[in-house]
Amino acid sequence: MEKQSRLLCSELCVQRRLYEVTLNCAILAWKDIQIAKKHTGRAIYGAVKAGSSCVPVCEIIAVQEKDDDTPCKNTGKWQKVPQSPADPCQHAFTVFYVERTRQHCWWCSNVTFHCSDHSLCLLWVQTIREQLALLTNRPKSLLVYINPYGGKQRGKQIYDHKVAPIFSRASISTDVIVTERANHARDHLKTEADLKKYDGVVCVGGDGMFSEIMHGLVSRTQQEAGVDENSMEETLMPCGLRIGIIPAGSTDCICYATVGSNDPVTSALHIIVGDSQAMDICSVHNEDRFLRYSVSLLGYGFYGDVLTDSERKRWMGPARYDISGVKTFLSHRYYEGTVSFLPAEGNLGSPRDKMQCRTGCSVCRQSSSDKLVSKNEDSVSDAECQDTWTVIRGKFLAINAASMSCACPRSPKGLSPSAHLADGTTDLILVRKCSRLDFLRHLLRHTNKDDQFDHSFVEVYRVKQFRFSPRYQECDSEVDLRESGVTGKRFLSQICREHRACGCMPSQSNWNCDGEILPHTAIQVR
Ligand SMILES: Nc1ncnc2c1ncn2[C@@H]1O[C@H](COP(=O)(O)OP(=O)(O)OP(=O)(O)O)[C@@H](O)[C@H]1O
Ligand SMILES: CCCCCCCCCCCCC/C=C/[C@@H](O)[C@H](CO)NC(=O)CCCCC
Ligand SMILES: [Ca+2]
Repeated sequence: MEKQSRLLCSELCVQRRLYEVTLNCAILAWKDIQIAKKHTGRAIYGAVKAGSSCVPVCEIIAVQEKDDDTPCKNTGKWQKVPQSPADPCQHAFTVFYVERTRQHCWWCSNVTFHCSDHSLCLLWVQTIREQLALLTNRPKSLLVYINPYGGKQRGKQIYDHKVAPIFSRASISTDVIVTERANHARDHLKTEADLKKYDGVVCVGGDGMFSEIMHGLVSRTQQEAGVDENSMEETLMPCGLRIGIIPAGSTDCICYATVGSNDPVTSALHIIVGDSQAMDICSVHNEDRFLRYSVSLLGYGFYGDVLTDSERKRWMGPARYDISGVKTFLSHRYYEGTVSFLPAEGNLGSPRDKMQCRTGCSVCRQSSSDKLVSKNEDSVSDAECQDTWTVIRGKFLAINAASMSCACPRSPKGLSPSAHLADGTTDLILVRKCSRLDFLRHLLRHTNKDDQFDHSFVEVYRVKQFRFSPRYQECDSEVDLRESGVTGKRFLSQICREHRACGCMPSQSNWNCDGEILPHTAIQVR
């Protein structure tokens, strides 16, 4: 506090006790004068001294001059501010700020300072506002998309009751679009939205809704930069706009794994203070065609089957995943195929190193600076040419690629607890065919502290690219089994007919790509 020069220092009242209130460009602090006097001469140890509080300026949400009739902080009742000229409570301003509550959860708290002099009150309000205006990473204008049907169908209610009031308190202007159909937000962002007007886009919904918005923004950015999304060789342009997530879905793993909770108020406060976190995006192709991007889970086998089954039970809301999870577990299907991957090289940690990625994580920082160096040296493609692919054939219960931990309320540490948010890699988890009991043990370890990779039938690799082809594509048939021109039932019956002789049963799952089913099983991912 002493190191920064003071902007203001006054004696003000908080709940009728006199406080010394000081402001510098980093911190607003208030200390109870009587308690401070009592402790004079005695050293007080600990982070917060008795009767003292402080808040970093970057965590102040807003400051407001208090009107006459406003609800009192402690009682919640409406009260008149006393009018007597001698009353030190005559003029007041309220500071709204971030308060940390339970783990990773934030709350908007407030404190009201009373002063007898109106001009002093105005000076405080004005000075704090000036300091807030210097925080340039805060958004002023946001484009909000609400999925009214995500999760328990409470997206609109959550936004209206918990988020809109704090955005308005923070003087953020918003254009709100309640979606009317699937892909409404994606298409609007891709072709129509005037993005220059906004500092960010807000997604009210679950992972599927985030995925829509991310696809809209990424595709729009590539279109404008002339990058062909179908090409696996071209480098994608990063988006200029940030996406804020207000969780209102069934899994909300993208929010949980980045913010640390699935609490709408916490998310709203992070958006207001301008926090940001870069995120890896996988692009998924089939031959020369771009299919989708993925930021959380790309899962074949177990998670693909859970999703396929649960889509028919959407009306159940989030419970559909539990019902389909148990059903899929009991069916115990395995799938044959070949997984090939390029291992991540360099100092990128390992999926089993027990590291947890956090904002400012050293592995992600190192990875992005490595990328800058290789880009400047124009050596990326040369380096990649020298890479050798690892090829694994087998029978799998699940093939999961987790580009982030995929932590969510169902699995608080996630599918790959040490996966990094922005290291340019994904953790490829192969669960080979095993007994039901072993698979159950593996699944249950996602919900407790035990290591889910510590099984003989589970392998995990940190990779920068991978490919998968289901078994039917590997036999020496002359028939072209690529999916061009042959679709759906016809395609499957064609495989069955033509592959009877080689005995390869075309038993296939679907890819679960951030909660959406992919239309192809043979995929290439980078
Ligand atoms: N107005 C709408 N009507 C129907 N579907 C919509 C609408 N708006 C968005 N969608 C689609 O709803 C799907 C599910 O939405 P969302 O991700 O918000 O919830 P969820 O699936 O319950 O949660 P999670 O993805 O976290 O499991 C998304 O794929 C999205 O494309
Ligand atoms: C029989 C006992 C089972 C116990 C299993 C507990 C394991 C839970 C792990 C949860 C991993 C979630 C990964 C995130 C995937 C999201 O991109 C996706 C879209 O929201 N959600 C699902 O596919 C929904 C996936 C839901 C799976 C149940
Ligand atoms: Ca990653």
